[in-house]
Amino acid sequence: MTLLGPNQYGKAETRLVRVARDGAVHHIEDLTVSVALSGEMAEVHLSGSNAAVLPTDTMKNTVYAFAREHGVGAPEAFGARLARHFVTSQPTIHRARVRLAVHAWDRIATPGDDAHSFVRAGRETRTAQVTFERVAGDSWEILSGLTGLTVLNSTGSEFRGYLEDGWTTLPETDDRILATDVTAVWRHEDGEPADEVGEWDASYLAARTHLLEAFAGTYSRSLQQTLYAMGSRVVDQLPGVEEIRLSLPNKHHFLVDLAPFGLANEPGDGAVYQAADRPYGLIEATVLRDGSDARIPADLTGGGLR
Ligand SMILES: O=c1[nH]c(=O)c2[nH]c(=O)[nH]c2[nH]1
Repeated sequence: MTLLGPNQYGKAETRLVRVARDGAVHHIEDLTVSVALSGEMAEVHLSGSNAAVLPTDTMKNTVYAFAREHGVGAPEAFGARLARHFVTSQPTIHRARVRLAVHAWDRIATPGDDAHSFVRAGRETRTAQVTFERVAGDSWEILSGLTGLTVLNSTGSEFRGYLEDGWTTLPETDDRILATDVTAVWRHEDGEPADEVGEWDASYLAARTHLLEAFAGTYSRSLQQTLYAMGSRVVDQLPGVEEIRLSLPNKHHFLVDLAPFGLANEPGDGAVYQAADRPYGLIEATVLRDGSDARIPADLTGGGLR
């Protein structure tokens, strides 16, 4: 005897590029959009009837058609438009989750008035996830985030006073490099999402700036302490943000032992480090507004929103 458990289906990673032309000046929007729907899906699994199923191919078409008809704009607003559409247009669909990743392009400066050349901007990616559910009333969950934001402090970081057992060899340090690739996801307060692209963009840029300023401005006794400073800065400064989850790999930089060559190599001017890519410490936590629930799933920052 078996039962169907929780399920969802959809079109994953639709790649969408939209080019707006303002005369010779072009603007590019480049996103990856994943749609996951759920609702009255027992029959398709149990008897094979597709009567309640909106094809995933249709979801892909809808993403492209909405981009053509209404534009894209902020990922939160585009995701909300799509999520609302799937749930309100099909009685068998009760819940839609739309994940979006925005791939940034910078302009290549060219002589003359033409502006249609771009260079992909690093690995930093803005992300969003919008979930709209219509069961007993409407419920929205809007998550914003970023991944691949690589930052480094060349001093102002120490790590000492930790537990030691028979396996501990790490020397204490009061001056080290602190570097990480920030993955962050923050949740907005409940309620109908704003359609206002400018509001989402301003809120995103403010969160990003607070993360960077807190990273740079915190004298760090551990990456855990830095994480908390970054997260609490965002929650303190953005009134509509209820929680933020951060995943911070500790990109270790080890002072190279150059004593065999008669060279001192201490923290200070001219110090030489080995940038190790793995293994890495992985520091993860949620920072919450007092009175809020921790709802951002842990696996979302572990590579989920991409
Ligand atoms: O900031 C750090 N936190 C740790 O928990 C840790 N553990 C370790 O070996 N180095 C570091 N650094």
